[in-house]
Amino acid sequence: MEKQPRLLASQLLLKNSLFEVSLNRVLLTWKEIATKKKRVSGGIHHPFKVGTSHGVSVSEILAVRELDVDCGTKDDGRWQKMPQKSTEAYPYAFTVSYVERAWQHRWRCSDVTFHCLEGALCQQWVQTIREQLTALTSRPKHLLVYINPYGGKQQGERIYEQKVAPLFTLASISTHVIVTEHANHARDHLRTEAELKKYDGVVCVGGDGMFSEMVHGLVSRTQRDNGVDQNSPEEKLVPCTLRIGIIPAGSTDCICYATVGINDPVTSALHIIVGDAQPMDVCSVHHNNTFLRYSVSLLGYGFYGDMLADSERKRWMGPARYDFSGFKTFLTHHYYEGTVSFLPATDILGTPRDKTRCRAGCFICQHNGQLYSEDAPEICETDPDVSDSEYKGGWRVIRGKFLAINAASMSCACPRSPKGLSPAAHLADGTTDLILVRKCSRFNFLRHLLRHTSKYDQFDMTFVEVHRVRRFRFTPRYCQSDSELDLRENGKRLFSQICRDHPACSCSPAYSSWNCDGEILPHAAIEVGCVTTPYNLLCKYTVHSESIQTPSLFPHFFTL
Ligand SMILES: Nc1ncnc2c1ncn2[C@@H]1O[C@H](COP(=O)(O)OP(=O)(O)OP(=O)(O)O)[C@@H](O)[C@H]1O
Ligand SMILES: CCCCCCCCCCCCC/C=C/[C@@H](O)[C@H](CO)NC(C)=O
Ligand SMILES: [Ca+2]
Repeated sequence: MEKQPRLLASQLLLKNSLFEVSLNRVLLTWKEIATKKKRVSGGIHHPFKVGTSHGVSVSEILAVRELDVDCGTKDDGRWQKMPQKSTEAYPYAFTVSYVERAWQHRWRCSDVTFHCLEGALCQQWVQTIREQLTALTSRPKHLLVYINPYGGKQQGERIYEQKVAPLFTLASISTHVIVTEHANHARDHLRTEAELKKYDGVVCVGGDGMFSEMVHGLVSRTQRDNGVDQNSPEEKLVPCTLRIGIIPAGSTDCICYATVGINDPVTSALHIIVGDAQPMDVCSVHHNNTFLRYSVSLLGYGFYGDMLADSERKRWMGPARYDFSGFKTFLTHHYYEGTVSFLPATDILGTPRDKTRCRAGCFICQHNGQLYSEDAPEICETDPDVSDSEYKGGWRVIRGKFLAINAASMSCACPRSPKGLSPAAHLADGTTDLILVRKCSRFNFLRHLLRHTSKYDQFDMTFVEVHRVRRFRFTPRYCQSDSELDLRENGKRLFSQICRDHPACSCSPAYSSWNCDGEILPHAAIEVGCVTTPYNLLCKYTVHSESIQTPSLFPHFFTL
């Protein structure tokens, strides 16, 4: 790495030991040069000892503040007592708060306090570090925060007040906080009212549903402002300049978990403060040239659609509703007939069976994302109602009976499935992994589901196939005309009709519902296009590092 010129270097006291403290544009380091001689009984002096060296990347310093040595400083509501010896010999001090990497992708805020002989030197350190922080232009200064008080275990407000707000205050971030009063409050506020120019980012405190509200509010507003017709499946989305941060307080927290590596509010707050960014894929879902929704994590028909439909009626159970409804749905073992047609992503690096995982600065995302923006594939019209599996104009068409059709635009890792539905899926490669689980025995389906939680490959089963695709369509076998498509009504009607037509059938209804990032879609026949957009999350998936901090191996930013 290029050697950076030193901005400051001094001998300062830290916990009664003398340290060589040095600052350049990239790193703040401190190395013990000697422990203070300590008198022990018998008058023997300990020898001088050279200690270990510590370092923190300037980009991960959260704040610096001078200490009032006489009375300490008020830090996070706690008063810190100055050590007696330091107060006498080194009467001036400053504290640096920085990101410390803890276990399993968790980040924590740590403090280190240096004591100086002179007040001027102390001020010089504080001022120089502050100047370095001010130069970090990617950090947000003003944030618009939406809290869903009813997501997950209904702890959103408490999580924000107790764990997040103090960190934003420490990092001098000003916030405008809105506690939502009803579903779609945040989406509609963002789409129509919010004065977005005043903010560097928007933050949601909640689960995947809240994140989806933010995406819909921001993306829709950006398309409207730029004259993009959302109803046209072929239109490219115009990127939005604001980033979205998530403080996890939901039931699944899949988007947070799959991007940050953990669903921990403090970790997410720290990623937001340091200005981390991660582009992500956004799929647009249409029905008959009418825009339905965007999806960034899971589009699931069959098992995950049925599970969600059942769980919505059990919201009072909190996150446990998914386990209850998941088990119930597993027992019903419904399969659905239909035709899936998809445009395989043939020109890309990587496959859904790779052992590598998408991380911040992912090479495959950079490579494939660039391919996508330079050379968008042709959309070929085909008649999907053809044989069981064939290619037509670049599209592949598969007709069958499916227990589940899942499109994972990211791994969909979450605490219930730590490796996710498609562990090798990429966050920002312009593709989605289409997983087809054909009709099989209950036992085999259970084996498949359980593999989401173990090290075994959930795709290595004869009834499961996975394709990395740019676009796909699904048409249920018993497709009705649009005007008739009131799913619930028709579902009931068709259910009885199919049972009459096929007396020996296992009573599977004709339609499932699509689970679109945790929301139910009103149509079963859909068309999906995956685009990579720089809709940045204020977070990134980092690799666990050593306890002694070194500059990150990964760039903090990458744009498409
Ligand atoms: N004030 C509110 N009252 C009722 N519903 C709300 C309110 N604010 C937001 N919502 C809705 O609550 C739904 C669930 O929110 P959220 O995603 O935060 O939690 P969750 O469903 O428990 O978690 P997950 O999506 O991670 O499973 C969302 O669809 C959102 O639109
Ligand atoms: C035999 C018992 C099976 C239990 C199944 C438990 C549920 C596992 C959940 C994994 C879901 C991962 C995909 C995430 C989807 C999110 O978009 C969505 C909204 O938060 N969550 C769900 C549960 O649909
Ligand atoms: Ca993807």
